[in-house]
Amino acid sequence: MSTTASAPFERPAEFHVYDTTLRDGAQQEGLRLSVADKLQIAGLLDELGVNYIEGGWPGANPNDTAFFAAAAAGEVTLKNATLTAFGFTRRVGGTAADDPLTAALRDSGAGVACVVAKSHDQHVVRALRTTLEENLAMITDTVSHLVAEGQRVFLDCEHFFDGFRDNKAYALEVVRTAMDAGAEVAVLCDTNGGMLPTWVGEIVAEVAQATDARLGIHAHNDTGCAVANTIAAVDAGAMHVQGTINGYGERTGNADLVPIVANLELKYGWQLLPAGSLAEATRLSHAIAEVTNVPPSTRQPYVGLSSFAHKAGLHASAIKVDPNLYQHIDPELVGNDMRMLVSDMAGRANIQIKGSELGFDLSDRDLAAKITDKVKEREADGYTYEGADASFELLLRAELDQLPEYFVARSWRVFTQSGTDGVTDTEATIRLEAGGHSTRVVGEGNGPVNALDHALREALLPVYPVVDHFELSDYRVRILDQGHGTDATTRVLIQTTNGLRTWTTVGVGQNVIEASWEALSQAYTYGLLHSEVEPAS
Ligand SMILES: CC(=O)SCCNC(=O)CCNC(=O)[C@H](O)C(C)(C)COP(=O)(O)OP(=O)(O)OC[C@H]1O[C@@H](n2cnc3c(N)ncnc32)[C@H](O)[C@@H]1OP(=O)(O)O
Ligand SMILES: CC(=O)C(=O)O
Repeated sequence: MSTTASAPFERPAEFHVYDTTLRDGAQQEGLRLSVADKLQIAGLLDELGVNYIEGGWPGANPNDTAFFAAAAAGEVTLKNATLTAFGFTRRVGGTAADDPLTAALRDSGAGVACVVAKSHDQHVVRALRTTLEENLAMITDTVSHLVAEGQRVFLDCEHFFDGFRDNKAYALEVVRTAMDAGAEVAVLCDTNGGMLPTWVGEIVAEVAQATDARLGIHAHNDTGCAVANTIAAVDAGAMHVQGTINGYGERTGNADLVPIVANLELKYGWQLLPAGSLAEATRLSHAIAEVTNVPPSTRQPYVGLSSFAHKAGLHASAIKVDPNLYQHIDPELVGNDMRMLVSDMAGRANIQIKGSELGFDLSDRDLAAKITDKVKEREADGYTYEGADASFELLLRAELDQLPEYFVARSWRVFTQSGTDGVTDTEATIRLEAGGHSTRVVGEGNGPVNALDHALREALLPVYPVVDHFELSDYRVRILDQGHGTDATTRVLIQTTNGLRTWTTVGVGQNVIEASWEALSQAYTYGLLHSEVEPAS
């Protein structure tokens, strides 16, 4: 673990954490944010404590224009952040004062305008189809107009790194022109995301030497180096970092802002967010993922579900001595948790730690070894416990002779019939004993698992009314021995919720309904166990 401060130099007196989730993040394929989504995310970003929130591009589309109007009308209150509006330099041959998109920036109500300008000579000539001089005039005119109108301005230098390699003098001229016109920061953009950290470091250092500009960095992740490139730029003198939550963005995304900030706070020892905010990062990153409706990657640095999950037996045995032996930071610093996984890669230590998390004393080496062997044996048969904690607890309790018997299923049968009207009906019949009574219940459903679920619920309700709150929230089937066709072994994972707790159980069988029944009956058993219901005798 290396949470100690080891910055190569002091934190710059002024440092900006600039979030562009609502603008560049929204350029991600498949991501669509309504005005209400944007307002909600802006509130969450402000809670994280970033300094600037780029809200979008006013005037470019009705949604972004409406977002700035709503923000100006007080529909979101920012305590920490300054709202920033994004736009480009005035059109070729026009004037900033008469340019409708410059007007939209100016009238957006945002305290800061972030203006994107071409800084690669080839883009000026080929994409903008104008002269290098006119591009500089567009920068001067736009920046000075907005500054004169009372707005602070940052300049995003588009394609800066590629431009610097192609025509260094011109790229530097763009930076100087922006500064002379009154821009506060020249943000060097790796627009195509093709840079590597050493290249970024060298170029940022050269720009810092050649100009007196305050520099920022905006990196895309096409080489998988966006966060590293950002840190390299900071090491070379950048005092402004741009990124998005969860790395959303065009193509492969932008630099993920949380690891950038966490690295600078926890590795360099720089305070960037308000005290205590970093410990909210996991919650806020997941809350934003809820709004974007993009499932968060479990392997995201710092905030992922798996960021501090330990599967290998060797890791667990050392973690038993000290968790920090296999963790680079204390997960609590970013609001995350250590998790112990149980699988065929487990050793005794995984089982002991997991058991103790569940409240069981497995310090007896032989007992822990016996349960470890059982887990490995079951995993070899196709079960998986790392994603089915509830089934692991039931296995553990069975081995410890601590599994209450809530019901005994004597038999079940499923019958599916397709009618001439094209409607398929499914009926499940279950015979079971619970609370000293034998019952036979028929359930109907739109498929075999649904019918079995209805039948089991009906059979248990008179004895255990609490099952009325159980609801199947997810059902996943996986073929284990691919190539076997329809006689392959299948694994079924069922997720159940009672509104307060969610649990996952696993079943395995050559018959998918048999596997489903196993997972389903375990789901009810686990739910009853944790509803603190006594088994009816
Ligand atoms: C690197 C980045 O991610 S920057 C952010 C990119 N984001 C977006 O493009 C999303 C929002 N964009 C839009 O809604 C539209 O593109 C608009 C409203 C900005 C412009 O739309 P249109 O007027 O229809 O133009 P279109 O998108 O086809 O082309 C862009 C025009 O801007 C010009 N342009 C490009 N960059 C700049 C710049 N920095 N300054 C001024 N003009 C520019 C182009 O040369 C082109 O000019 P043309 O109309 O004479 O051909
Ligand atoms: C400005 C911007 O988004 C880019 O250059 O990538």
